[in-house]
Amino acid sequence: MSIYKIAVLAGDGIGPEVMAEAIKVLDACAQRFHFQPQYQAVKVGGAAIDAYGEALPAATLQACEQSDAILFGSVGGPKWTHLPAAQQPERAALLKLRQHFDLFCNIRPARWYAGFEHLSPLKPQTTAKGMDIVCFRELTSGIYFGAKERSEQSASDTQTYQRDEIRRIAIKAFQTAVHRRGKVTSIDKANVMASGVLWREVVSEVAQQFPQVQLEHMYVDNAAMQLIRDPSQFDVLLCDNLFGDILSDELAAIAGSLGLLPSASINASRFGLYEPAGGSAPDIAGQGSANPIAQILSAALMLRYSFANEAAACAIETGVTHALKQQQVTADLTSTNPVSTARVGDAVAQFITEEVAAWA
Ligand SMILES: NC(=O)C1=CN([C@@H]2O[C@H](COP(=O)(O)OP(=O)(O)OC[C@H]3O[C@@H](n4cnc5c(N)ncnc54)[C@H](O)[C@@H]3O)[C@@H](O)[C@H]2O)C=CC1
Ligand SMILES: CC(C)CC(=O)C(=O)O
Ligand SMILES: [Mg+2]
Repeated sequence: MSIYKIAVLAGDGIGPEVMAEAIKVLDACAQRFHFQPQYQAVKVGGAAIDAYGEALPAATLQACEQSDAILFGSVGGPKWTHLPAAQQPERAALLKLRQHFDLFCNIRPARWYAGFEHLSPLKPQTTAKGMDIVCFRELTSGIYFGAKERSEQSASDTQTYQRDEIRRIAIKAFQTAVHRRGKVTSIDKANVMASGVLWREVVSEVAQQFPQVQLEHMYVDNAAMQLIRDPSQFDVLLCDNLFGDILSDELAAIAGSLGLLPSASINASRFGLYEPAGGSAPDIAGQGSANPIAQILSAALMLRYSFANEAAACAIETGVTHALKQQQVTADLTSTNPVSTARVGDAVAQFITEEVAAWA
């Protein structure tokens, strides 16, 4: 039986609550698809600061290094914002992990689920056209990792991109577009940014290796507007680190809730960190009301990308669709009879245990 070594970093806020449901669902999958998950649960972010005085203790990093994949909650919250910027959970733990494991390729799929289109702020005639977008975001360079300076009167962040950094994320986006609707929309601000000009140049070079894929360049301000006007025009979005961060939250809002959007951050060896696209949601932490679907779908992406177990990944995705159809949903998705975080996990796990056999 295959052993899947998984470092479990639940993090802060709603992290531990939604992580418990992802593990429940993974355990159901393990039974059904005959693999053996070996979890190593360690602290990260604010929880690690509270316990050990630092956001990414050596033992946490070591647990990640000894694993095949990292399942990550979210980190950060008001309790730790007084710390110097470099010690805060987001930078000291999450950005450090992304850099340490060279997780340059961030993948965020966004779609509408049948029966939940009304949660989108877009008009029914727009949602009727459908949305199925995958956002590819460069994750280990750009302005989040460039030189930063701060004096009393000024502050600066630097955006630097190397050709190779743009090329490798562009290749991933094009390779995916080949198996989808064959369109890549590359986002930049080449009308004012030097890094945007280079981005456009390198993406155009990569496009020549994929003649079956249509490449469109779009300025980020226009893209932000076009996504709201008509998301059905997009197939694969290709973004730098900053623009991908912003547009993927916009995608979450268009989809109906940040609680629905998973993400995969992978490196060239298919090692990956899998986490919800959203944050630690301190405003609803501890209430048992957070939507665990983003975390559960992140576990599905882990099975697909790091363990090449497509059947198990599909089972989770189908289980999520089933839970939604059965109205087993949290308060972000319904105002009438919302269920708890745990009930959503139960519904997905139960589907995998009891019903997958019928179609697997
Ligand atoms: N990957 C990570 O670890 C990330 C961490 N953060 C951190 O999280 C903290 C809070 O950040 P915010 O800007 O408030 O963003 P957030 O994404 O945590 O929350 C934004 C809004 O979405 C809601 N929301 C998010 N996830 C939800 C879920 N699963 N179910 C139901 N509602 C959900 C929240 O309740 C809130 O109203 C900050 O410290 C931020 O830096 C933010 C983004 C990513
Ligand atoms: C802390 C941030 C850099 C993380 C974030 O907002 C994201 O990855 O979407
Ligand atoms: Mg973000």
